[in-house]
Amino acid sequence: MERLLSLEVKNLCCIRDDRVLFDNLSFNVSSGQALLLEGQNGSGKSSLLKILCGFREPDAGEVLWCGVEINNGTFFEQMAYVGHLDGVKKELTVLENLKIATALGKPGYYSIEETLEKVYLSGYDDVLVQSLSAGQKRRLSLARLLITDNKLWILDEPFTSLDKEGIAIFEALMVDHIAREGMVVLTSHHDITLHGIDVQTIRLA
Ligand SMILES: Nc1ncnc2c1ncn2[C@@H]1O[C@H](COP(=O)(O)OP(=O)(O)OP(=O)(O)O)[C@@H](O)[C@H]1O
Repeated sequence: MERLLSLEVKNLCCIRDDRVLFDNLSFNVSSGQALLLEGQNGSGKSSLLKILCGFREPDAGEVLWCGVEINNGTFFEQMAYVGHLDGVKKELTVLENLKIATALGKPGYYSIEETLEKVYLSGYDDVLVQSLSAGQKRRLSLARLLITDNKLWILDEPFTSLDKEGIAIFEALMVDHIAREGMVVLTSHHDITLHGIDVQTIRLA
């Protein structure tokens, strides 16, 4: 059995434009678990995710990965973030985008070919990303999670633009990832169904 990984948040505070979004926020997530952040528009979910990724400094408190502060290479190797923007290069093809993602990380669960099948983009290899629909771009953006090995997925509204089938596919892929001792932290305004998974929910006021 692999070592239990943990993301530990202690007494976190985030202030934007003199407004306290959250304060004294503490929680733990371990391998095999998911954390769902809920809250109204503007409640600070994206800001919290950016702090968890190490993209933004908290105003107080700390974020630890396996007991160590996240400002180090080990954390960044093991974490993958998909934000509001798709993070794919629109001037490149689907295949070129996935090749870049592969080159930047360690090999993941699936090959590029298998990944394209999983997200129903087989046959789109040579298509320029700028020609894809919004939902297809989102599928490609999330596909990058499958071709590299990152234990912690941090996902900001991953289901935006996805149709019902796309949502079901990614819910199933998250369940697989978590069952392999992975960990997912996400925000979603959609209801999510992660069968058999221990999902913690935190609601930001
Ligand atoms: N770059 C920024 N500079 C200044 N304030 C910001 C910035 N980004 C967000 N904020 C402010 O921080 C607050 C929280 O924004 P955030 O994006 O974290 O909310 P959210 O809960 O993710 O919202 P949504 O559900 O609409 O995505 C908002 O009041 C917003 O105006």
